[in-house]
Amino acid sequence: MAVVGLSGRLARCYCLRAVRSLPVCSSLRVPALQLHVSKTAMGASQKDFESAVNQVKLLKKDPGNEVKLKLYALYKQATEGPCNTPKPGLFDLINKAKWDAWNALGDLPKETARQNYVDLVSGLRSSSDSSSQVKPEADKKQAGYETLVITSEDHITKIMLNRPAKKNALNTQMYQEIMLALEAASKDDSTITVFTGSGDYYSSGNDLTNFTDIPPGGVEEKAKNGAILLRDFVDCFIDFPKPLVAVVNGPAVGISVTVLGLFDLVYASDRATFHTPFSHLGQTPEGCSSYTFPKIMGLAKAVEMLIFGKKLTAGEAYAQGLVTEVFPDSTFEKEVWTRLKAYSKLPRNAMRISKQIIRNHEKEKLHAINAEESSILQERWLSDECVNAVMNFLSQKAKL
Ligand SMILES: CCCCC/C=C/C(=O)SCCNC(=O)CCNC(=O)[C@H](O)C(C)(C)COP(=O)(O)OP(=O)(O)OC[C@H]1O[C@@H](n2cnc3c(N)ncnc32)[C@H](O)[C@@H]1OP(=O)(O)O
Repeated sequence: MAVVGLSGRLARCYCLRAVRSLPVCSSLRVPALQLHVSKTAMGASQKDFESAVNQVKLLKKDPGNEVKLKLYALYKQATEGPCNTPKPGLFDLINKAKWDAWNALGDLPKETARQNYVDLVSGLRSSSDSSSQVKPEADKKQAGYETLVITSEDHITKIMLNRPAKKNALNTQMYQEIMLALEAASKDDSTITVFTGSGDYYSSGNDLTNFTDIPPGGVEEKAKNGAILLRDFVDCFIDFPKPLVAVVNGPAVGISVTVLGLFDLVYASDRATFHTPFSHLGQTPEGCSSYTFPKIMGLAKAVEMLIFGKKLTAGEAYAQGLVTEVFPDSTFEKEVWTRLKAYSKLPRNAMRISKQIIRNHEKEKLHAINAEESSILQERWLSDECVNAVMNFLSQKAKL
């Protein structure tokens, strides 16, 4: 994510922004914070905490003022320790409510505050997921997603990228909704999960406007959060337990191509293309493609895609092993869905266990590769090469 300072300040994290939007009302009570001392002396890991901070943005419903104050106070205690700022003035109601919530934590250790933050978020997530869970056999579009259309029928959960006006570019919300959708699909009663795109594109990859808003923590914090989001996003594909199918209905760019190495089937229309223009963008491979692409297509072909940005036709991608089968566009949807409906009737446990046998011995390696690719990109996003490439795109000077 090239970090370009094109716009003003944003709250440091969701809980800050949410608390800032608290209504100015003197009746706002600062809750007596009943905190359990974490069972494990160590408390949640930093990664769990950072993941929880990201997950707060996934909450589908407003948790209410009291919870938002609790989140704010625990976040500050976990990151800065006991309240260390002067008490706001009497009429500065919002900042006074925040100060009181933080101050109420006293000398609570950072590790305990971190653990309590993680516990609170996980409780909020499960209540928000259960309230928005749509029964899989409902055979209907699932509610609660803005950038995706999720349907479940014939034992197939279909996740359709739904930003056709932007060529299904993945904005931050879409990354987060895809993680939610994969988590739900892993638990529903479908046997296979399918990704496809709406409109004429499968996906044009990372939304280059994602990173034009710089938080108060500056460009470094932005890059760090982006690396955490990328790592969590790709981890979801590495760990997905059911057969995962890509129905590539049109051109695919960037991360929508690289994660295909983690799919079990890739069916492509003959109008699809596969483009990973990382060097053009001053960036580097992600989605474990630095490992999976050389393994799938050989080093030379992988280098031509990942370093030199060669765009493949569907036929070339098939010849190189990235695509399982190519279909004429005129009959693509009909042929592919007929086949998938037949596959979805196969015994679900046998398919799930077979996938485990095939994939499990490389899982740890893939997680390590994902972590490495994400940390390298964290630096690349701060580079002039990356910033200039994104500025060129945003100023409509250059397209791929
Ligand atoms: C968690 C962080 C992970 C980071 C790792 C991921 C890396 C990547 O994915 S790198 C690849 C990033 N993607 C791109 O660089 C593609 C940029 N887009 C283009 O070059 C072109 O849009 C195109 C070749 C994909 C399509 O060109 P064309 O058919 O001429 O259509 P338009 O350019 O007019 O697009 C319509 C509309 O959509 C907007 N848009 C398209 N792609 C993106 C994108 N990736 N990010 C942001 N916006 C995109 C485009 O700007 C147009 O918008 P309007 O002008 O408002 O209509």
